[in-house]
Amino acid sequence: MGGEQFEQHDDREGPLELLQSLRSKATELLLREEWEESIQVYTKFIDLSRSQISKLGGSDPDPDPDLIHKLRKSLCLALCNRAEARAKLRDFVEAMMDCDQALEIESTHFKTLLCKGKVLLGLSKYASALECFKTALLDPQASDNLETVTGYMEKCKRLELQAKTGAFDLSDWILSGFRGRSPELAEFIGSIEIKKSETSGRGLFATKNIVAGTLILVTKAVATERGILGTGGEKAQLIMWKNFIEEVTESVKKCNRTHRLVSILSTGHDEDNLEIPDISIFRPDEAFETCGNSKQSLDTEKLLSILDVNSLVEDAVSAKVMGKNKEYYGVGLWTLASFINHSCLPNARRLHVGEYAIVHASRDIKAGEEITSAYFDVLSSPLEKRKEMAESWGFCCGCSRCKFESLLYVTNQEIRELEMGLERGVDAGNAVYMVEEGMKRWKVKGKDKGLLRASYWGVYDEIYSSERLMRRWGRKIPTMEVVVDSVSDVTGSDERLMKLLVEDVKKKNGGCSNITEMEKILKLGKGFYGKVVSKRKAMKTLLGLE
Ligand SMILES: C[S@@+](CC[C@H](N)C(=O)[O-])C[C@H]1O[C@@H](n2cnc3c(N)ncnc32)[C@H](O)[C@@H]1O
Repeated sequence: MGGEQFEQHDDREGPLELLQSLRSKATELLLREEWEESIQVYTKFIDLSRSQISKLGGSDPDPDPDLIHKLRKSLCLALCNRAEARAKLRDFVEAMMDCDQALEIESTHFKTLLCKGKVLLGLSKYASALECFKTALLDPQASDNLETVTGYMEKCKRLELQAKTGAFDLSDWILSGFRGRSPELAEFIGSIEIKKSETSGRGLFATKNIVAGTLILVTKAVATERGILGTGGEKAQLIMWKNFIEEVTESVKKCNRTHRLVSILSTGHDEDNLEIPDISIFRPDEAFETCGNSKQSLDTEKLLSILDVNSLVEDAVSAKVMGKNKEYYGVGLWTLASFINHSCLPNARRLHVGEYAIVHASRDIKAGEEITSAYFDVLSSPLEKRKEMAESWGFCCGCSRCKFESLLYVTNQEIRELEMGLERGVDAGNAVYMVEEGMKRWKVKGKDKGLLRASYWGVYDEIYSSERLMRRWGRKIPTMEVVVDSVSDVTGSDERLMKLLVEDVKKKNGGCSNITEMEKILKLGKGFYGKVVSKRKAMKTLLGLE
């Protein structure tokens, strides 16, 4: 962080002394990790250095080339240090500009190249970051920092490959018991596009057939706010929400690209007339041009509506947060994932790892089909309950399951009686029996059976989990395997479905099940966790089978 001392020139003592003291102060603040303050002092230093250099180069009749050289050198270092501080505050755009200006002064400045590489990594521009580290390696100083530079280069290569192929694996992290920091991931966009959705506004669509478990996208959060709620409850949640809004506001201000991506998100109004962006604007490398630094903020009212409609709460059943305990609560905003509409028959699921949302197919998806996820619990939730939850999200769900069940309710008195019975606390066995017998009379067939079974999953679960109830009702109702199959067929995999199968296997064979049962569980596991858990041992650990 140090630099050469300026020699005292009698006639320029004032500004040079001031430069000296500004530099010492800025360095001290940087070492103390007081980023904001050090940026302020470096800015003063940089402005003063520039004016001194131009004065010496312009109006001075007898310029001292040595002094100009020293001033330029220390300006380069100050720009580099300010970039470091800005990068720490995740102000990557401004940090990048500082690095470029420093490199204009000294194109092979080792420390700046290293900093620029890290900034490019922060902007998910892995190939450009790699080039930067390669150039840094040519500098003589690199020999003292070989391990660091080659470490970064390896990271760039790994992330670039991930970004291209989506091939990455959480298995080792899972097997280590989620030890250490969450794995570094690359942003990835699979075979998808943004199109007009028949459900509402825009949606994400598959451009190829996608097999269950396949990665659809990996996207970094604009901001997240997380913590353990403890006894603070609602108040703690409110504080987190307030911090989250501030973080999003900051991120939007810091980067034009973020500003652009956040501002095209839905506010929940007039969705059918919203712009349909090309998915390429979400690719970090292609969006390079839009990455400016002009400070823009979003109208607060619009931003609040956007956050209301698009923020994802991490304790939701639909988002499995890896490596965190149950008390944990989080909220975040992921721009591309915000284009996924809700369905009560979802075909995709989300995992959250660190700052990243990982979306994968939870069922097979055909080319042209819309990719949907569940915003709220769609298992165990009959139509009325789902309506309430959709309402709290500000919409009336238009998915095919809701349409099917609405029609059934209108034409069918029996189903309403069943619901009233459930509210009165009718015995689970009776309720399941009524649903199963009812479906025969209501001519509910094939896949549609899974829809109603999913809606009343709570009572099915109660019976299949109870030996007593199974002894009484077991022969009158379909087997647990049949029901789990039909439910997972429509709602995709779910922890509660897997738990029943796992418990059953453990009960029957003391842990060693037959091959078909084990394969069925692992298939559900793949739908739930995705192929990012590629090692069987890791999947078994997650399923509680190891
Ligand atoms: C996260 S956004 C999804 C993308 C949005 N359609 C767009 O054009 O940006 C959530 C909003 O989409 C709409 N939406 C999502 N799923 C829906 C569904 N199943 N039925 C009706 N509207 C839905 C609602 O307006 C909801 O507030």
